[in-house]
Amino acid sequence: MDYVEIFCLLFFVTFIFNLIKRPRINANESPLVPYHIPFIGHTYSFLKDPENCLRECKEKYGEPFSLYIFGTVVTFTGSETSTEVLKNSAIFDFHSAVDKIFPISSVFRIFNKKFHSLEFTARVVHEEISSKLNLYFSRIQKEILFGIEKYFGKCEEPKVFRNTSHMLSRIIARPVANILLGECLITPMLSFIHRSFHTSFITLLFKFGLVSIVGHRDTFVKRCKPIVEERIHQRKKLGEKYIQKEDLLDFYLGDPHFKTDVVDDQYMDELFGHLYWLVFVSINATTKALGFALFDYAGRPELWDEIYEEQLKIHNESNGILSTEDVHKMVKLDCLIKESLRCSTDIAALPHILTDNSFTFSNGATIPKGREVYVYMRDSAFNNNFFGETSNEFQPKRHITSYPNGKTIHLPATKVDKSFITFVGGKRACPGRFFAINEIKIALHKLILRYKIRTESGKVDPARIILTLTYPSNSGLIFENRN
Ligand code: HEM
Repeated sequence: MDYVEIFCLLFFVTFIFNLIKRPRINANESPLVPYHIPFIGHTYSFLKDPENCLRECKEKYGEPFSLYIFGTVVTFTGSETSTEVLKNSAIFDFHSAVDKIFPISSVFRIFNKKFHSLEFTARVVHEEISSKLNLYFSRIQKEILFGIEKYFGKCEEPKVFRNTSHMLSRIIARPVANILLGECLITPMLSFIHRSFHTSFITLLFKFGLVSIVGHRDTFVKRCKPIVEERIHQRKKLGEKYIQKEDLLDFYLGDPHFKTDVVDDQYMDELFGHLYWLVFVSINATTKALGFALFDYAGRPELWDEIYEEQLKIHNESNGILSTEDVHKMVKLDCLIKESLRCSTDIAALPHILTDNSFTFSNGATIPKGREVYVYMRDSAFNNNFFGETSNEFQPKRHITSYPNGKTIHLPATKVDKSFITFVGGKRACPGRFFAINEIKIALHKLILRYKIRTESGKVDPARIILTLTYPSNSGLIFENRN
């Protein structure tokens, strides 16, 4: 065969393959944005600059719109249609979509062979952590102060800290470890919270593999098994007179799904799987939010005085020991955190797969069964309909509305609505958001009281963007003692 024949054959095969692979879009379906290169579709332009790619598509084709990425049609919802996906969790499956990118649930099923229920976990977080914050408050503060001392310490001279995410994740992890396992087991708990936990579970798995998680399981079993055995023994001995300890481990030991007389390896695996999943969902996102808020504060001198004065006032009124009411009074700090969450929103996230035969959006666009749907989150976060002409500006005060009669209404960071979907909303709203926001507020309150904090660059350092996800900058923050 000469070159011409080979070329013709290749051309023919490519043509047939393209015909077979060409995505078919039904009438009424959300528009598939036209593309020029077969197979590749929008993959290159999306990966090169996802923010502009999605913005231009939304402007030109409205919402929802679909792109052909990695050989699959993916639909993106914008500010108007995202809530329709988030509200319909019965037919838009989040977990199987996440599992398709990386099989996180399968990893946990290795440990949780007997009982694996995300609804149960969400209920535990809601009822045993977020609703009992009062119970844990002094321990949360103590651990945060310990972490600040350990990682930032005395800064008599200005000290530069780079790559702060690792330090922040350790500070955030201490209260979590305390609540999950109680004060005496913090050290073993922290030893299985890897130093890279703040990146993401996916990175963690890629970097260290399942072997590393099995190693953490072994540490957990070695250190916690004697305590679990002793507590179960005490429960049996004292019966109704047993006083439940104030940590999640004791809650699990008393829960009907976990009640046992035999503490074997399988039982410890079950406990490990559940607690490790909680560690994962709580530390990663909270560290990221604290990191962003710190950079947003440190890069904006115009915010410093007002926010510091609020912290000092609350500190003096509470004699340094904060209650939930004191944290509730930190309105300016709350606005800073909420604005920071808004402005650091991922470009697109929260993948879902449609499990019903088809879905029709309120504007008439339909999508078929099996379609992957991503929420174009920035379309809500920077939308003029929600935030006016200044939607691109960082303005913490936008979360307070003042009325002519002098009344003010503050929409706190824990309040979810159509314009603020960081914690999703409705039935799916993150059950840990009250804990997360309180933890971030306490950490920032203590840091701002103790140090003058500024960015090394003297500017607001831009976020790092990996695909469509945002992460706080790795650049330097300068800490200096106030007195
Ligand atoms: C700033 C910090 C946090 C952010 C931005 C965040 C965000 C989210 C989001 C977006 C979801 C919904 C996922 C879905 O679509 O179903 C979610 C679910 C959840 N979050 Fe959070 N979260 C944070 C902190 C926490 C903390 C501290 C805890 C635990 C103490 C927690 C526990 C959970 C749980 C149990 C779920 C349900 C998990 C599931 O069903 O897959 N979150 N969170």
